[in-house]
Amino acid sequence: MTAQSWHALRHKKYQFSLRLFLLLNAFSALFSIFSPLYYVSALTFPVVAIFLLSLALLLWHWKFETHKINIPLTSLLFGSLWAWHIVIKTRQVTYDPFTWLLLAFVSVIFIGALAFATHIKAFTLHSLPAFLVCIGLSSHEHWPRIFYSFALPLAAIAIHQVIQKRNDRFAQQLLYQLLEERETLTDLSMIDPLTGVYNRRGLQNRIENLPAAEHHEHFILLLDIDHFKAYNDRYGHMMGDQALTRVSAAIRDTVRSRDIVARFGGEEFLVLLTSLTRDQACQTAERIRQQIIDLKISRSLNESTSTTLTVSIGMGIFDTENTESAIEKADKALYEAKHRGRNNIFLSRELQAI
Ligand SMILES: Nc1nc2c(ncn2[C@@H]2O[C@H](COP(=O)(O)OP(=O)(O)OP(=O)(O)O)[C@@H](O)[C@H]2O)c(=O)[nH]1
Repeated sequence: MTAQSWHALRHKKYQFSLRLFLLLNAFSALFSIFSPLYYVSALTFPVVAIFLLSLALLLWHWKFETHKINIPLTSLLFGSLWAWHIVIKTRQVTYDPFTWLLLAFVSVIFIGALAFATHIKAFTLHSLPAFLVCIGLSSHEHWPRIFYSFALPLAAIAIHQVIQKRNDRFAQQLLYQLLEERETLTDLSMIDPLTGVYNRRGLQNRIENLPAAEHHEHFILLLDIDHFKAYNDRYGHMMGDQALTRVSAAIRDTVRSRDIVARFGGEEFLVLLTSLTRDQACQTAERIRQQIIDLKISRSLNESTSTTLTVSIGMGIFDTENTESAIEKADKALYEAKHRGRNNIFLSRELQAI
């Protein structure tokens, strides 16, 4: 989930309130026509308008889901129509008109409170016209009851909205935290924990996002530490790990930040030198080889082996379209470099041909 989808979700929630509001209005209008309050049947223009308008808006909203309907404006419109209906019908009510007024007002409030329990603006705009009409049509001694009927749900909705906003903020913070943690975990899952360079997964990810070389080419280096088994056997696995860390750091320090360094296997590294000339790539490979000798990681095994840790390097052209084949060619070159005595760089056939 992203921050955008969070906003989309919130928008969806408000649009759901609107649908509920329209549905309640349609039912209420229907109820008013066929089973009216106080048994005074009044087929007024506003009540018919409420029924037809709510149905029309429901259909429109269902068909054009992405189109927004202004909720405060719609609630004001329906609230005004209900107020108009109350004015017309009050003239026909002869017995205890105040009770009728109060019941009608509470019915209007009921619709608003159900649909807009967390949208105080919409609730107020929907209830206000009926409230004013009830005040205007009733005598002074009834005003406190009308005020009370309005103030109580208004206060409840205001408190509910504050609580809801706090919950929303909390949920949003939680979401952002989770997104951040997911990003960190994704990054970590692409890094080799011992050496801090990319693992195969990270390499794959970087290759997928690697732009094609524009003026120059990308080159691939496969590096393998020479006689590492013997080193491990002689100095132990812990020292072997340390050597791997130092070698990877030396490689990382020698190449540019836009180049990609990955641990490709146990003591094997893959370096992608991006967008440079063949000569520049060869010079970089040589610098890496020399840099590792300069680490002076002692490896005094016997007379016939060198005294410091070295690497053999196979080098080839990198093809973004055919990664597998490019790696295969560099691997063959690496095999040749090993075969020719180690601590050297061997170019793939196609690279030699350039
Ligand atoms: N310490 C340590 N050793 C590792 C790790 N991964 C692989 N190795 C060791 O690397 C050694 C690789 O040995 P080989 O594949 O026989 O190659 P080599 O001895 O380097 O010989 P050449 O590649 O032919 O020069 C093995 O002994 C592995 O145990 C690691 O994470 N830590």
